[in-house]
Amino acid sequence: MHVVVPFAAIDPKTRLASVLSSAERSTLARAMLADVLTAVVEAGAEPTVVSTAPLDPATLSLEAPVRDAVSVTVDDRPLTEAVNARLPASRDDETTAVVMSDLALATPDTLAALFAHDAAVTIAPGRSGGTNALVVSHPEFRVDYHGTSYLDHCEIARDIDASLETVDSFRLSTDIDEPTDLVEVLIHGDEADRAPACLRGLGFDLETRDGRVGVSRLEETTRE
Ligand SMILES: Nc1nc2c(ncn2[C@@H]2O[C@H](COP(=O)(O)OP(=O)(O)OP(=O)(O)O)[C@@H](O)[C@H]2O)c(=O)[nH]1
Ligand SMILES: C[C@H](OP(=O)(O)O)C(=O)O
Repeated sequence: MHVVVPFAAIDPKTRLASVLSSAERSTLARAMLADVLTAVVEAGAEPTVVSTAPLDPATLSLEAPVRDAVSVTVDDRPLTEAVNARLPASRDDETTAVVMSDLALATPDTLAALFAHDAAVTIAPGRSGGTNALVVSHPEFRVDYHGTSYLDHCEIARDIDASLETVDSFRLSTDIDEPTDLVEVLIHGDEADRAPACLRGLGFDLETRDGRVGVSRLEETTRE
C-alpha cells in the first residue's frame, strides 16, 4: 500500500499560536510527524511525506530502520491538490492511504487496522469533522479537504457509488489542532514518543482545576 503523509513544513499548526511560538509549533509538528512516520513503518508500510518545503528526514531523529523506509517529496500546491495528484487514477494503480502528520496518538495497531480495510474508500474521521486518515482504491475518488471534509468525502464516495467504511477509532480521530487537544497528548500519548516529550520539554503539564482537566505551562526560567 502506498502511504502519503502530507506535511505543512512552513509555519505549521497556526491554531496553536496562542500557546506556542512559531519555532515551538514547528518543533511540535516535526515531533508528531516523526511519531506518525514511525507508527506507519511499524504498521508495515513505507510512507512518503508530501511536504510543502524541503525536509531532510535525517533531521527528524528517526530510528535507522524507520528513516530508511521514509521518503520525502516536495509539493507546494494546496493540500487538496497535492493529495489528489497521488490518489489512484486507474483500477491498476496501487491503493493509497493518506495519514495526517498530526495524529499524535496513532499507533502501529490502529494504522494496521485502517490499512486492512478493503472498501473502495475508508475514512477515519476527526472529532470535529475533518478527515484524519483515509484509504482509497477507487480511481474516481478525489478529496476536498477543510471544513467538514468527512461529510464531504462520504458524499463524494456515494456520488461515484464507491463502497464506504468509516473507522471508529479514538486514536485516529484525535488530531492536534487546538490548545485543548494538547491534553490528549499528555494523557494518552506514549511517553516514549516524541510529541509528549516535546510538550513536557516545553514546560506543559496536566492541570486539574475545579474538576476540569487542562494543561498548564511553566515559565521558561523555572524549567529544569
Ligand atoms: N502537503 C501539504 N500538507 C498540508 C498542507 N496544509 C496542511 N497540511 C498537512 O495536512 C494535515 C492537516 O492539516 P492541519 O491540521 O490544518 O495542519 P496545519 O496546516 O499545520 O495547522 P493549522 O495552521 O492550524 O491549520 C497535517 O498533516 C498538515 O501538516 C498543505 O498545503 N500541503
Ligand atoms: C485538512 C483538514 O484538517 P483539520 O482542519 O480538520 O485538522 C481536514 O481534515 O479536512
